[in-house]
This record gives sequence, C-alpha cells and structure tokens, in this order.
Amino acid sequence: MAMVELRDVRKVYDDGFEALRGVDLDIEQGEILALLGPNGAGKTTLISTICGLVMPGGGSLTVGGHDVVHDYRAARQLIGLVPQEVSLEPFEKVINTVRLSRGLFGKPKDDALIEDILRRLSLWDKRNSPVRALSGGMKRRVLIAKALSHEPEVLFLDEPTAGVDVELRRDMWEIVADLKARGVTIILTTHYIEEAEAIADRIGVINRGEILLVEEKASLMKRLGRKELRIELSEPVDTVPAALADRELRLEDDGRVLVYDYDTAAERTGLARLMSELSDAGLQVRDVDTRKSTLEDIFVDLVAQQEEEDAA
Ligand SMILES: Nc1ncnc2c1ncn2[C@@H]1O[C@H](COP(=O)(O)OP(=O)(O)OP(=O)(O)O)[C@@H](O)[C@H]1O
Repeated sequence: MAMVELRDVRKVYDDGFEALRGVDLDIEQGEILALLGPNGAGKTTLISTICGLVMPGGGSLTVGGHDVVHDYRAARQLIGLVPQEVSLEPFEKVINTVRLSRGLFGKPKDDALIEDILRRLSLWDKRNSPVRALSGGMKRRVLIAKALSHEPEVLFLDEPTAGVDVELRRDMWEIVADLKARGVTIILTTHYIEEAEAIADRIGVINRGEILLVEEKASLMKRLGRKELRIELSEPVDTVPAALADRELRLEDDGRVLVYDYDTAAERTGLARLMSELSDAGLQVRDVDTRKSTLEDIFVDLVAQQEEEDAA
C-alpha cells in the first residue's frame, strides 16, 4: 500500500467551483513528489484535502492506511504541513513555538529532538528570539521546524520557496534532501519547474483540478533529452527530397526550414551523415540552430491540450 492514496477525489467549493475533478494519486514511502501547476490549478486544495483541512466532496484518501475523513486523528499524526502563508505567533520565542506545536499533537516533551530540528534548520542561534524579529526566510524555517516537531512521516510543503531569494531556495532544497535521507515522504507544490527538476523523484502536473501527468523525473528527463535541429535552407523547397525520405524530416516556415528530431543521448545522432545527404540532394544550408525541449514545453503542451479537450 502506498503511503498516500487518493482515489477519485473531488471537491466542489460552496460557490459551486469545482476545484478537484477526480484525482487519483499514489505516493510511495520515502519519495519526493513535486506537484507542478499554474495559479488556481488546485494544488493547495489538494494538499489541504489530504491534510484534512478541506472536506473532500467525494472519493477516498488514506495516509499510512488511515482514512483521512473517518480516521482523521491517526492520519493527521503522520502528517506535517508547511503552509504557504506564514502564520506564526509573533511574540513567542522560536523554541517555544516549536515546542508548542509538538505539544498540540499530544507528544511528550523532547528537548533533544527540538534542539536537533532547530540545529538542522540553522535556527538554534535564534532559538530565544521572538518570531517577529526574524527575517522572512527564517520565518519559513520556523514553519518547517513546527511541521517537523511531532516527527511526521509525510511532509507537505505548499510552495516552500515562493518569493524567496536564490540562496534560501537552495537551502530549502538541501533541507528537503536531508529529510528524504531520513525516510520522510515529501510532497511539495511549486510553480517553479526548475525546483521540480532539482529535487523531485516524481513530478505531477495538475491543472484545473485534474492530474494531467505523474511520471518519474528520470523518464521525463529522457523525453526531454530530445533535441531539434533546425536547418535553414538558402532556397525554400516544396517537399522534402525523396533521397531524405527515411529521415522523417519536417518542413516548416514555407519550406525554408527542415526540422530533424534526434536523441542527444543516442550513440549516433546521424547529424554528420544528414549534412552530407543534404548536400548530395543539392540543398544549400544557410544556417543551423538547435532547440532542446524542456520540462516547460511539456508542461505548456499538456495544459494547452487539456484546454483544447475542455473546449471540445
Ligand atoms: N474556499 C474557497 N471557495 C471557493 N473557491 C475556492 C476556495 N479556495 C480555493 N478556491 C478556488 O479553487 C481553485 C484552486 O485553488 P488552489 O488554491 O487550490 O490553487 P493553487 O493551485 O494552490 O493555486 P496557487 O498556485 O495560486 O496557490 C481556485 O480557482 C480558487 O479560486
């Protein structure tokens, strides 16, 4: 059984807005899943539903085998949530606010554990500062410390690096990697494709309340390993010359550009031979250019495809 299991999860808000439209998702123990999606895609709704903060309108959700609705307390014990918005007690000392979070889960006092968490998050030196005296980045770390205080097995991070500087973003990625090494299952939402690329084991794309794709990052990256060679001809042609028919070239730009797709990881890309075949066919090359598909292209294609399907 997966650590987190969602089956046909639906959510319609009171105003009739359909925020989740039948989500199926399995998240395995110890993995990092990045949920990527544009504003309003349903990422926060999805996380909040798994964490029991938003009631699902249908379907089933379990965490560690516990039903999130019917066995809420047991499921919630396993979950740490780092919310998108900073919501902290401003006058409380850092260490107390983290201790308090642990207490709220009914866990016994454990100063050694709290010290370990604060040290890992580089907050130990600030432990006696009131929260309001911390920088925005430090406050985010306190949110993580609070979420870890009751030793959750599954950690949800809702846009952990929205609006933070590059340095803090990299720190966050390290913190996430360290948690994974400790066996924590991590689900994070993000707008940043490079963030998903940097830290996720699997990447899910969500738009308009639907999961459009969930795939191992490695296999996604393989698909991204394809490159396009764009060959600009001195004179436009009407058709691809017969001698080049086997090459599966595409003609674009009113016959001015020949496009050749190839795999950058392949032993032989066939580029050198292609160039000599072009010259044998009497085609003069004016310029060449290459283009690599990115996760962003895949993402944009998926979203556009869904919009077409919705419109149909
Ligand atoms: N309480 C609510 N009542 C009505 N509609 C809501 C409510 N909460 C969220 N929505 C709507 O549901 C949709 C999904 O919102 P959600 O916050 O889950 O998206 P998101 O993917 O997290 O977006 P963002 O990246 O902007 O945080 C949005 O259109 C939002 O306006």
